[in-house]
Amino acid sequence: MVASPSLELPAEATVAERHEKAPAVGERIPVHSAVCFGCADLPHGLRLESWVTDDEAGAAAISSRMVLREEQQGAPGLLHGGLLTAAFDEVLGSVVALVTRPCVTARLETDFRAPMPIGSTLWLRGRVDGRLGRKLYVSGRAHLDAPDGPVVGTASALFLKVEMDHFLRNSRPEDLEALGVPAERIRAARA
Ligand SMILES: CCCCCCCCCCCCCC(=O)SCCNC(=O)CCNC(=O)[C@H](O)C(C)(C)COP(=O)(O)OP(=O)(O)OC[C@H]1O[C@@H](n2cnc3c(N)ncnc32)[C@H](O)[C@@H]1OP(=O)(O)O
Repeated sequence: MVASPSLELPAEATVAERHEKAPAVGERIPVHSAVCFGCADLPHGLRLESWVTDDEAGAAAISSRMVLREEQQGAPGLLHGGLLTAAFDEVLGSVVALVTRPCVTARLETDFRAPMPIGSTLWLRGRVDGRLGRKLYVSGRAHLDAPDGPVVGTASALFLKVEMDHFLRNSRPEDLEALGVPAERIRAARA
């Protein structure tokens, strides 16, 4: 098995502030795509809602909310663990996007600290702990039923800044064209 490099914040990493054009503290973070499993208002989606929050050190930070629904069970009456990881992917991806775009998840670790009953609400937080070149080191926490409720999960992740070509080469051409990307541009990226 290939060992993954560490998620530990390197000493040379710098504070990652919000981009000047990013939403301000208190503002809602817009849905980033109408088909996103994490943030769009889809029947089968997580339907996370997120807001920009303040951070003592001036780093990019957000708060998010997710109501746990019947169809999200793993063990009876409890949230499927993979959905907490998916929720962290969305929250941490959204906080990274306040700093720079586009980025993709390279590595994401979740610690499951307590069961999450269906019908409760998760309050999640995400913060960009530092940046070093293309690498953005982020962390998150999930609280049960209140923004300062018991911690039920924590996460650490590494996101990498990529070029638009990443999507031009890898997304389905029909989805890119539906977004208005010209077919020649897609062909050129794949040549
Ligand atoms: C026009 C089109 C519209 C598009 C709309 C946009 C919407 C956007 C919506 C976006 C929502 C999207 C959100 C989602 O849903 S993202 C969905 C899930 N993520 C992915 O699909 C990403 C898949 N992976 C890749 O594409 C590549 O592996 C990436 C791009 C991540 C790296 O491949 P690349 O060739 O670029 O990089 P590199 O291999 O030279 O490595 C560079 C450095 O990084 C370090 N490293 C790498 N991997 C790991 C790891 N696992 N752990 C720790 N470290 C790792 C590596 O050691 C090296 O370090 P160093 O040696 O430099 O120190």
